Amino acid sequence: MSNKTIIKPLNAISDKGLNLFKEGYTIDEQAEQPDAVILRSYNMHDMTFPASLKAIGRAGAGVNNIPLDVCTEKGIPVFNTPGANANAVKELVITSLIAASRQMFDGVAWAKTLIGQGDDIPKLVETGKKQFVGKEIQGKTLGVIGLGAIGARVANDALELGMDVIGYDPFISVDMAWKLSRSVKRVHNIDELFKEVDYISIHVPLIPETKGLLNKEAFGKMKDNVYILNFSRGELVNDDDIAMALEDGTVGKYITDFPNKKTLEMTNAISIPHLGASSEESEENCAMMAAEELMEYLETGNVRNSVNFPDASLPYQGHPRVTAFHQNVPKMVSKITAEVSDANLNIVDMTNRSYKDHAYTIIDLEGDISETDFNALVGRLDAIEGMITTRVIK
Ligand SMILES: NC(=O)c1ccc[n+]([C@@H]2O[C@H](COP(=O)([O-])OP(=O)(O)OC[C@H]3O[C@@H](n4cnc5c(N)ncnc54)[C@H](O)[C@@H]3O)[C@@H](O)[C@H]2O)c1
Ligand SMILES: O=C(O)CC[C@@H](O)C(=O)O
Repeated sequence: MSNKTIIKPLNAISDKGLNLFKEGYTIDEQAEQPDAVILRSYNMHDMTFPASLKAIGRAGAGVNNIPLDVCTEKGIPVFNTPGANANAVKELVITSLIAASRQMFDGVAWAKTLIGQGDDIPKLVETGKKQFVGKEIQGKTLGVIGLGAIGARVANDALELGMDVIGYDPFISVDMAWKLSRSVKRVHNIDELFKEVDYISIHVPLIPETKGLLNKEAFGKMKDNVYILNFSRGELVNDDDIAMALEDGTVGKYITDFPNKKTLEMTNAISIPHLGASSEESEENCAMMAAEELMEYLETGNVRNSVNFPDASLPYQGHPRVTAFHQNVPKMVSKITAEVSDANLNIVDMTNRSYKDHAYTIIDLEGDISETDFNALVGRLDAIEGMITTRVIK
């Protein structure tokens, strides 16, 4: 039997990423017992996790397609690729903002209806174009909800295009706060944004707290004829409420990257088939970043850009290594080191990092350790109350 590490792609993943898995790896779309999976929007919620699964690499930002609680319970880290597709999404948001504002989507669709009108077409265009008079975005106000990798870029570029920008993000990271232009007016109450803006672009993750964030109550606080852009997730917007708001003119246009049976039938909704991250550059960036994160974890146990494990790394210098994912409760580190010491093993280096209710410990050990001694140590560590998974890397 092959000892290769099996990577199973669950979606089409750019070759630039898959080709990074070289010696020691096999890419197998049909694998039943993969060591790791790499995916884009594949829905893992209904999937039975194979016992072999050690890590999940999401080539993208949103992780609502992955059951994070199950992964954490099983000690499986989920990696994503922060910022790797942000430019692609930002470009499509800015494109759509201008195109929708200038009635381009409707105008282009109407022009197609002139097929068959022969030489009359130029004249029909000149008389018909008055239906599609739009508005320039310069001098208008854009509200950006969520100032992360995408939202901050959208906000900064909208300023460059002559817009006023109001941003709302109660959890903005220090890094993003530095990157955000000082000309973006930040508000601490989302209602202040709702009442001031002509356009809203939403860039938050889909989590229970944000589901249906844009609903009837929110639309009631907005200016009439506001344009809403949703390149984040369909469920952030209540479909029935926005259908009514589009009917009564509170919302002028709804531009969504997440069409469904309701949005496709809404008047004044523009449905884009989830193209936000679909650029060659973004697909390559995401696939490469996810592949690198997976390889680093599988080969060294180091954790970078996980959404359910703490970031943790020790330079890998070839020492036998043990990693442990466990509950973040008092005395865990002392219990782990006591077991190592009782097994007559010597620690060369170690780190312990926590994230919410869980923690991750990496221990480098001295000398050559026999299979039997390693198995004995792992047995001891697994027996500690609160231990979830242990791995040996040598
Ligand atoms: N259309 C696409 O193809 C596409 C591509 C990439 C990402 N996305 C979606 O866009 C989302 C954002 O991506 P990103 O790369 O900017 O992520 P990010 O993590 O860099 O930014 C998300 C921001 O939302 C903020 N936030 C969280 N809860 C909030 C709340 N209740 N109110 C206001 N702000 C809140 C966070 O503080 C963070 O700054 C992803 O979660 C994903 O769902 C879609
Ligand atoms: O992989 C994709 O095509 C879309 C990814 C995007 O929705 C994301 O959340 O990063």
